[in-house]
Amino acid sequence: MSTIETTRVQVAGESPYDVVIGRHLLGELPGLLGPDVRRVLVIHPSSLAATAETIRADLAQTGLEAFAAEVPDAEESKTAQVAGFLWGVLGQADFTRSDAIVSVGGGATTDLAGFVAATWLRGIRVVHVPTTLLAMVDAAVGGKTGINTAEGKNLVGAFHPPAGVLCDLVALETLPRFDLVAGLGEVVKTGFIADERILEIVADHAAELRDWKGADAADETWAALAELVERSVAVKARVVGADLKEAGLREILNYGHTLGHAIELVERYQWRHGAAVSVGMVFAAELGRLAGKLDDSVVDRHREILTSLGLPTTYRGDRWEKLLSGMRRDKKTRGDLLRFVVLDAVGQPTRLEGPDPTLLAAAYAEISEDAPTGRAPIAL
Ligand SMILES: NC(=O)c1ccc[n+]([C@@H]2O[C@H](COP(=O)([O-])OP(=O)(O)OC[C@H]3O[C@@H](n4cnc5c(N)ncnc54)[C@H](O)[C@@H]3O)[C@@H](O)[C@H]2O)c1
Ligand SMILES: O=C(O)C(=O)C[C@@H](O)[C@H](O)[C@H](O)COP(=O)(O)O
Ligand SMILES: [Zn+2]
Repeated sequence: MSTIETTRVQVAGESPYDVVIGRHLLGELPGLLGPDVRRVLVIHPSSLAATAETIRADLAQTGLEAFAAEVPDAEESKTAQVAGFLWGVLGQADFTRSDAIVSVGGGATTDLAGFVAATWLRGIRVVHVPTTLLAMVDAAVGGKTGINTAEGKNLVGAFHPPAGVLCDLVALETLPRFDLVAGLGEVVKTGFIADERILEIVADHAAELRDWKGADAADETWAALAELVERSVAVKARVVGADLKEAGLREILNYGHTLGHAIELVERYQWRHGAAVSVGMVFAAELGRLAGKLDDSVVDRHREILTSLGLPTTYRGDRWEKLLSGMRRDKKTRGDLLRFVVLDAVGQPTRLEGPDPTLLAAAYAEISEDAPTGRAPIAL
């Protein structure tokens, strides 16, 4: 594998922090935890048990009291019950405000661990070690943490920026194709809202990325992936550095999520987040087009690029009422006013507030599997 240089992206804010991107970065972890930490809890799902144990043992070697806690896989872990279990672990081990949490896993793990760090003693340090593409380019950066409730996605949470993020690309060697592709959904989102070059790189490498071979991927594919991570992190860092608490600008990162989160809820979290966001982006693009903002060609570009990756762009046509009720609980909603991030053009996100119900229904018809356009569903 050709050399991939280590790069650092700084995220501005009250306590600025670095997102380090490269290979074999775990040696940087003690430095990010800081000198005051005595105890550390490594939170991980079972799929990352071996990596988490290596990290825990390395930290113990440096003199820290290092614990590990295994949590359920994927969205199963983002519950009040699992958060309660982790609060119990921290309490039993006497974690104080100078101790820390390390998350090792995908976005579900970083969201959960970040939330537990935000709430334990009203906030302790957390360092994220994201191991999926999605968590590297999005979830681990920016301090949005949270868990789900029966009513919807991420309905309980806090803004709690990490002390650092280590994007060790080595982790992607074992990532299943399915999850690599789901992560590309957020990469493409970042391209449409803020960096057209991302879309070009994805289009140039779509076949190899879709057919992800992990450790056996070609050098050029790894290089493309590294650049996609760097570019996506740079966009996210710029946005959250300017608007941590989503007073305005940060909403652009929610492109495709209003419908996407509703799909995840309706599907009881059996869809990967990135796949649901993929359909949500096509819906938002159609909404923008029907509202007279976005050219047909950009809507077509959504379908082309997402389809080329094997991501879904359609959804079953008989779930509108349920989806609508999920969308009413979206965090961008104000009172009864539904609000969507839409595009005027690539790189020019804007808002569509309180669209007419017929416009929403028309956009849904365009992404429905029984849509008159007859586009076939693409299962991920
Ligand atoms: N906080 C934010 O800003 C933000 C941003 C985007 C997404 N999210 C959240 O992130 C979550 C989705 O994250 P995700 O797509 O990473 O899913 P995930 O965390 O569920 O991980 C996907 C799967 O990959 C496995 N896995 C993780 N790393 C692996 C590796 N290196 N090798 C093999 N298997 C591995 C996990 O065990 C899991 O089965 C959602 O809950 C979403 O809401 C949060
Ligand atoms: O960082 C953000 O802000 C985002 O919106 C990024 C999204 O990709 C992410 O899925 C986020 O968790 C969604 O946030 P929510 O506030 O809609 O729950
Ligand atoms: Zn997302």
